[in-house]
Amino acid sequence: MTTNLLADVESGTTGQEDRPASRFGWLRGFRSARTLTGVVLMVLFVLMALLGPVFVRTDPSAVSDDVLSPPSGAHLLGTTHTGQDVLAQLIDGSRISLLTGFVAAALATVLSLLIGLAAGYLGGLSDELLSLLSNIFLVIPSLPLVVILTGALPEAGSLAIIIVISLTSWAWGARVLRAQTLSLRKRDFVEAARASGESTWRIIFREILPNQTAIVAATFLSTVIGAILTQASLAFLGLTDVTQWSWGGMLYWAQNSAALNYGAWWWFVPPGLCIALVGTALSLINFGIDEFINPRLRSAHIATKNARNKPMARRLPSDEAESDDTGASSPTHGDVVLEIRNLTVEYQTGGDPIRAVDDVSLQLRRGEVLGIAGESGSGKSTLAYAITRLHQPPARITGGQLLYTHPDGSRTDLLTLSGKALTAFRWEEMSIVLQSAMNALNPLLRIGVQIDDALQAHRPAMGAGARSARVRELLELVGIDPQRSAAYPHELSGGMRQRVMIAIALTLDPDVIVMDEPTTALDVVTQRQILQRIVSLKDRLHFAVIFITHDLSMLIELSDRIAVMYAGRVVEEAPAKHFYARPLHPYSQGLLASFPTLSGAKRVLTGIAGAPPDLGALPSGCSFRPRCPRAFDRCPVVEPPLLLLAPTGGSEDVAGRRQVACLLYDGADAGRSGTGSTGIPEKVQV
Ligand SMILES: Nc1ncnc2c1ncn2[C@@H]1O[C@H](COP(=O)(O)OP(=O)(O)OP(=O)(O)O)[C@@H](O)[C@H]1O
Repeated sequence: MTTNLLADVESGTTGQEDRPASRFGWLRGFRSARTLTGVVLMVLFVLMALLGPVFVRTDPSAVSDDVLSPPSGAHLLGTTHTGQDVLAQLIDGSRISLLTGFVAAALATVLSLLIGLAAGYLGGLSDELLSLLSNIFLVIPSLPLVVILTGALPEAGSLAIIIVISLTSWAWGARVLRAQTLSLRKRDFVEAARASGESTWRIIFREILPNQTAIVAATFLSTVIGAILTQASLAFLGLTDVTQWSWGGMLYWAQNSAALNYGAWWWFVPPGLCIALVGTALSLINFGIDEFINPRLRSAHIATKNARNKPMARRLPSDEAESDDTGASSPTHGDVVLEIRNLTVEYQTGGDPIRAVDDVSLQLRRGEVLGIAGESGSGKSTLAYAITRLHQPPARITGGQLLYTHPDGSRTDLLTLSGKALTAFRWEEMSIVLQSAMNALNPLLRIGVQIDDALQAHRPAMGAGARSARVRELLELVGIDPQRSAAYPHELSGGMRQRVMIAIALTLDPDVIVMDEPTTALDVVTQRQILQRIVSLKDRLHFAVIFITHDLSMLIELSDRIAVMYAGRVVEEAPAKHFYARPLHPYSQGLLASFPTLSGAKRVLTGIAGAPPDLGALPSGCSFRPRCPRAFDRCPVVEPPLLLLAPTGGSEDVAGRRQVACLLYDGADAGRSGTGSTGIPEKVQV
């Protein structure tokens, strides 16, 4: 059964989403009759080893004239050929057998953990070297190796045997833990912990390891079985000190004294049965763990049932109540806080690099929401990750600048930051809300603890009391009863989980929050609540938001300005209301006609013909041209630049400017003042 679990782990099918709901949730597997049987058996064996000598005071090595006598009142399990008491030997032998099994398994598990976690999380050369080491140990046949090693140490005591067994049995566990770590390290909650500045070892031991407790327990128990069997085999072969009683040692003496020939079954059956029963007990316990953490084996969703029985969260306070604030606006409100200048991001995947973000320039002002829309694959997430510098290879920023303006007016190019400076910048000045809250929250940590983690990482001097007060304040800010800080993510609704993510993003009062599809997984009603919450928090706390979604109608409700991306490029940028009133780019028009509005008059939904282009083989000229209903002869030839149209009403306010990358607007009027009141060249009728 452990093999089931371990094989599933290696193939990545244990279903992270179905993991036990809390760090020790897998202990609930112990409710099954099978597992309980295993636990009771194991407890009996441990009691036998610990307390047996108190009740059976006979010396296991004392000889007597009562040889080879079957079980009787005087000798409950009979005697050996020298009149020694079999029960006394069995009890005494249980100590060495169990001690060897558990200590060797503990040492092997520690080795597996260190090597598996380090290889899986650190990756690169460390992974290659550590994986090579475990593969070498895996292919060495362990029993012959143990036989050789113990043969080379004829005087070796139990400690040497334990060390030899642990050294030969860590590799399989390390391999399993490495595979699981590899999958966990890409999970959003680990990314989020990394982004919030937690150290590598803290991430390994606090975020990754607790998610593997069930696997560690399963690895440990199966190693105990293996170690007990190995010790018994070595003793049976006479490779250990046979004057020290163990179950294997009893079998050695029974075999050498021809107990089978004399029909003295009471001599060899009890130790054999004990080994088999301990193996069975540990296997039953392992099965319980396996059954609980493997969704395919789990019959009853105990955790789900419990979660359903939990009291509901209190209703959210109304957003009107929230917006009742000082209303004071920051003195720098409206100034550019982040300027993305000619940013280019490429994926280096072997052949020609794929340019997922191509020469993008955008400005974000303090206190505004800049919406970024586009179909799947248009480069929105790549842009979000690049802005927050959370992009991972094969993504690489190959050009541009990310200019952040501090409140004192000084500017920093974020692309020049690295190491601690980057970690300090992220979350302090700019945070991110990721797509799926269930993935971005560690399922095994209470939500209060997860908010506290960011505080601990960035405010090491802050006392526990102050941190706890801040956690409560943040939960209240996002409309969650602070009493729920002890809840686990699975005990909250999808909307509440996403609000927890927003609370985490707000922990350090950043100036900018990047939100990458934060409402995609939610139903429309919850989406609306989250959007209202974001707007009210923004008005209250004056942060700026880059909000990324493919849902243009949502952006129009939420954003001050909208940028539309197609094939990695910005093809239109405009104030939201102007954009809604009159989208210029044919792609924007199609996109707008693809979604129903969240409110307002119904529109006919037409969509966009065709599919987004392959970024590795873009068409010549305008990349939207093959899908464009208004393409004309210049479109395949000329790549349209992003044209700056004159601001609305001739105003010089850049917040009111419009830009579009379409040859339809490539007239002499573009970029000049004197256009119509919409800011669109008058000759253009859209
Ligand atoms: N890991 C990767 N390796 C290679 N190319 C990638 C990788 N991730 C993304 N890309 C390329 O970058 C393009 C943009 O991807 P990105 O995820 O940024 O788009 P998106 O607009 O956010 O889409 P979605 O809404 O589906 O998340 C993809 O079409 C793909 O060609």
